[in-house]
Amino acid sequence: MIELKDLSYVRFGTSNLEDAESFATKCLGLQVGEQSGKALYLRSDDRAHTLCYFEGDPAEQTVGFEVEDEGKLNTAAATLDQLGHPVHAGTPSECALRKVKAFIGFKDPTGNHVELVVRPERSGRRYFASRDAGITGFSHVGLFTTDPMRDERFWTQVCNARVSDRIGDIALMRVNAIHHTIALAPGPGPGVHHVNHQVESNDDVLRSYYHLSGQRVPIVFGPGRHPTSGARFLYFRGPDGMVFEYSVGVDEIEDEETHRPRQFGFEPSSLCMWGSKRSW
Ligand SMILES: CC(C)c1ccc(C(=O)O)c(O)c1O
Ligand SMILES: [Fe+2]
Repeated sequence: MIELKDLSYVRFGTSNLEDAESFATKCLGLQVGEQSGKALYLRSDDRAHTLCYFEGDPAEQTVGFEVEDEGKLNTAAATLDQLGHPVHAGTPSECALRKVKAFIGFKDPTGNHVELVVRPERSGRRYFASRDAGITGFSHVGLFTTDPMRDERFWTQVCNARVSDRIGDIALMRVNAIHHTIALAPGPGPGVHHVNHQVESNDDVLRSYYHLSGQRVPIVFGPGRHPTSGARFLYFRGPDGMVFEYSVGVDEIEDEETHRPRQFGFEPSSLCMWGSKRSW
């Protein structure tokens, strides 16, 4: 079983690096960690980066997860290869671009680009937000799935994810005590469904609602509260149509041994217990 330790980064191609930087700093509140000619590394916590925008096709979307060490990485590569998932071993220059010691890349059953990484760099410089969004860290991603049951099996049987709750066929899966690190959402093809950053308080969620509205950033869901994780949230659309989420107050799963996933109906009240309706 491939043991995912933590979510490490997302990498997005973008048609306009300047617009991406403006959104990431003036709207989202990330810190520019490094900017090379064609890539922008953005920070949200003590890691060297958690979001990389690079000049390229916006359809190029990759999610990186940290694994323990190179031995576990090699075992994961063999497992994936045996299961028929072609594996790419990152070259030294590709590792440098990701600020990791080593990585492998593969596609999940839907075709999502996934990377398993070893020793992602931390920074000795404190994360210093470009705007006071209250970000405390990069917390989870939503991935599209074309076959929820098949992909749940992949993430929970090949990897170590566990389902915490479901909303219809949306699976909210954890790799540690936090309610979820991966959300699987049905869709027509591969891609990142949304990118979540945790913020410090309810006030941060509502302050951002007004700040982003003033910046004419499209708000697509919320302010609201998820009955599943209990988190208060706000979703908004960034460059190339990518949806971002702030949330605060995500529950932890207290008893790993006895927890059983709850099934919520696929209806608005299962996504927001306050009455907000999704517009994406
Ligand atoms: C709308 C999506 C898939 C969703 C649903 C529930 C939660 C939660 O319980 O926190 C999310 O974070 C989501 O992104
Ligand atoms: Fe989310």
